[in-house]
Amino acid sequence: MADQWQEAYDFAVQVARAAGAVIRKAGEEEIKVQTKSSTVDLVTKTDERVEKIIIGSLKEQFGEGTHCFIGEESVSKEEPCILTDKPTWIIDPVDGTTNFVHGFPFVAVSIAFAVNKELEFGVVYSCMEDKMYKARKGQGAFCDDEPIQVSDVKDIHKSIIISEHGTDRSPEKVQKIFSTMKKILCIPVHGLRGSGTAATNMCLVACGAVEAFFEIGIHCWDIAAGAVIVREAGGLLLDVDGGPFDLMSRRMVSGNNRVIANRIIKEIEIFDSVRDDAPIAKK
Ligand SMILES: O=P([O-])([O-])O[C@@H]1[C@@H](O)[C@H](O)[C@@H](O)[C@H](O)[C@@H]1O
Ligand SMILES: [Mg+2]
Repeated sequence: MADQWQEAYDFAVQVARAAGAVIRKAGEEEIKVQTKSSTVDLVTKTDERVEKIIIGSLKEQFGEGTHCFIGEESVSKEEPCILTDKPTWIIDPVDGTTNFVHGFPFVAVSIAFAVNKELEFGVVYSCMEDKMYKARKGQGAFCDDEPIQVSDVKDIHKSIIISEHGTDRSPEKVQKIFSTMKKILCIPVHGLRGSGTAATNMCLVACGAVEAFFEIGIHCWDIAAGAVIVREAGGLLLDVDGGPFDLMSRRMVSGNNRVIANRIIKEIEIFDSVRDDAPIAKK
C-alpha cells in the first residue's frame, strides 16, 4: 500500500524547522508575557503566532476540513481537545514558554500526527539547540537524521531521572511533587534534571541522555510527538500508576526500560489533574 503519511511527515519537519526560526527571531525582540491557568503559566504572542503559522501551513498543504487540529493555544481559547479517528495534528507551538521568556535555551516545537487515535509520527525541533528529533511508527527515531536509542542502564542507582514542577503552585500538589523528587533522589540516583519542556525531556530519554521522564500535569500536546520518538528509540510509556499510557490523562512515565520505569513509578505520589478531553465546564 502506498505510504500515505510520508509526505505529511516530511512536511511536518519542514514546518517545525520554519516555526523554530520564527521563535529564535522573536526571542531577539521584546517579549510581551501573559498568563493562562496560573500566574506562572505563561503565554506570549509568539506562542499564538507560531501556532497559527503551523496550522495555517498544514491546512494549506492538506486542505481545510480534511484534518483535525489540537493546538495548545487553540485549546486555551476553548477549541475542543478531543482525539477522534480522523487524521489529527497535535501541536505545541512553543514547548518551554517560560524558558523562551527567560532566554533559557531549551524551547521546542512539538508536532505529532495521529490517525484512528494511533500516533503515526512525531517531530520535536529544539530550536535554540537547532536539533531536529523525529520518528515514524515502526521506522526508528532520529536526531538530525542520525539514529537514536534509549540508554541500556538497568540499575536505577546509575540513572539520571528528569521531571518538572509544572505550573500548579497549590501547596498540596507542590508537596507531592517535591516528596516524589526527594524519594527518587534518595534511592539514590545519579541525578535529577529538568529542561523545562516535556518534549525535550522525552527526546533526552530517546537519545539515552537520561533514563526516564515523568510528570503529572502535562498536556497531550507536550508529549504526543515525544511519545513516538521514545517508543521508536526503544523506550516505553506508562501511566504513573503503572497502567497503560493514556495520551489525554495529563500524566505519564517514559523510560528506557521497564525496570527503571517501574522503580520510578513506586516513588510517584499521584495527584489529580483534569483530563485534556474532559468536557469544558459550562460558564
Ligand atoms: O506550557 P509549555 O511551555 O508549552 O509546556 C510546559 C511543559 O513542557 C512542561 O513539562 C511543564 O512542566 C510546564 O509547566 C509547561 O506546561
Ligand atoms: Mg508544552
